Amino acid sequence: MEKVQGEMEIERWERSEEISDAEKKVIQEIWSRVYANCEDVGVSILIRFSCAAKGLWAEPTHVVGKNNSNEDLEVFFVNFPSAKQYFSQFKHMEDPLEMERSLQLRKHARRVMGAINTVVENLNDSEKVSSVLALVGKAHALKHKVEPIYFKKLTGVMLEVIAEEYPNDFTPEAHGAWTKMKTLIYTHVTAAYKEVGWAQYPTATL
Ligand code: HEM
Repeated sequence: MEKVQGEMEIERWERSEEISDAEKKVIQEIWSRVYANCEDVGVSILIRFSCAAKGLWAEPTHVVGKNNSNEDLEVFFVNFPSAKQYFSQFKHMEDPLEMERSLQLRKHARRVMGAINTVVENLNDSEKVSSVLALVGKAHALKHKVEPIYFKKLTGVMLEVIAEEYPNDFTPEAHGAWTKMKTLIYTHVTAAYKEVGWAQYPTATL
């Protein structure tokens, strides 16, 4: 049977970026700590999501569970204001504190973390990984109509936040493993976008 473009994309990824068993272990060990703080880290990631671009996040002070500052939220949406356009309940909010309380943001944080948790738990089951990320990709393309480039940004921010929150665990080896994890998520998600015929891909840049 002829392969669709998405499948070829994933095959290419599998050849070049295979995550070794040792790297899977490193990812799973760090993730178990991250996931124990699921909601706080998830909210931090989503808040930071759009922080870096304008340099407003030059000196991060955020500590999980301690300093959910409104500065975080302000920076998040100031840098990529269009990210908030996708969220019906807070797209018109300007007050960072109000946004921080947004149940929709917290709900999405939990969902993002839950989906990544399933991927991490199933790193040895490539079919499960593909199916979870294909569902995420298709829903965000068809239902939420999110530009796929935001996934690159969000997964990059995920790495930054994890590196800052768990500096002792985030060795160069861990960094390498998590970079592959980031690529894995993005490759599968964008393959799903292509599969459903997302027209804009990959012209947008952030
Ligand atoms: C690794 C990255 C991400 C994961 C794992 C993820 C996961 C999810 C999941 C599991 C849901 C709920 C099920 C569904 O409706 O599809 C969801 C909903 C949603 N996601 Fe994401 N997402 C990610 C990134 C993004 C990004 C980058 C955006 C926008 C910039 C976004 C916007 C949305 C919106 C608007 C909803 C619906 C929210 C609602 O109904 O309240 N997601 N996401």
